[in-house]
Amino acid sequence: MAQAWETEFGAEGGLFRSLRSACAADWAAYTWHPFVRGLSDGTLPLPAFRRYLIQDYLFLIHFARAKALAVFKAESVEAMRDKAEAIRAILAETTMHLRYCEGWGIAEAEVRATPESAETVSYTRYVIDRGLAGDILDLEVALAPCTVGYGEVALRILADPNRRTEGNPYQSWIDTYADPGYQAIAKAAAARIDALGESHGGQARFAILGSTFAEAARLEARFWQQGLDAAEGHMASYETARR
Ligand SMILES: Cc1ncc(C[n+]2csc(CCO)c2C)c(N)n1
Repeated sequence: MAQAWETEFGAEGGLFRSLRSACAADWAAYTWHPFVRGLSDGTLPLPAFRRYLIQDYLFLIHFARAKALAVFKAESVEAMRDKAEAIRAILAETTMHLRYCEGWGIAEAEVRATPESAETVSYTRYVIDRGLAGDILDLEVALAPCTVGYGEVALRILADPNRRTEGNPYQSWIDTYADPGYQAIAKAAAARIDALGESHGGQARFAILGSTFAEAARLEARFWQQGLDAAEGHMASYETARR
């Protein structure tokens, strides 16, 4: 039987599912990364999560810029409005993110003073570059691993037999993405890819779109990995525990 997350996003035969299955190994390495498993069972070292949270603030800012580019690349005034609304929501999220960081003992000044890591720069600028060089489909395909991937990550955690709910320090993070409101956003992003695939020659462009999608998935995996790398002192025991 198919797992819940396999049938939840995009339509069968649609472009989103084709892109995902064309890079199945990279996709699984991203959506079931050791960082994600650590969130699920609550064993992720705190320094790993803190590092991730700080860089995620910087990520969100550039994600908003990528959505601004999507306003520019949109092909209808309705689509422009939708993207503009997404920018507003993401900018509101940056403020909430700073409060969330404070809850984890990271002062706003520290978040703001932290430079972007190589992982953050490479992922965000890659997405923006795909959008600058191409059309709205190239950009949406580069953005999809972010938006849809986090929806899938949450569903994988919910289905995880090793999941810890009682006293899991990361429950609030999990709740954010398991929330029906967020799941609807992730589904809509996959549906947009399917629709653009139909209207913009997705099959004929599959070689390039597939490489964009796979690259973004790999960059997402490296984004998690930077968290684990920051917790190296804790990692020897963490890795042993994972085996
Ligand atoms: C590295 C990284 N990748 C994806 C997300 C998820 N995300 C980023 S912006 C946004 C709003 C949806 O359009 C969502 C869900 C994240 N936070 N950090």
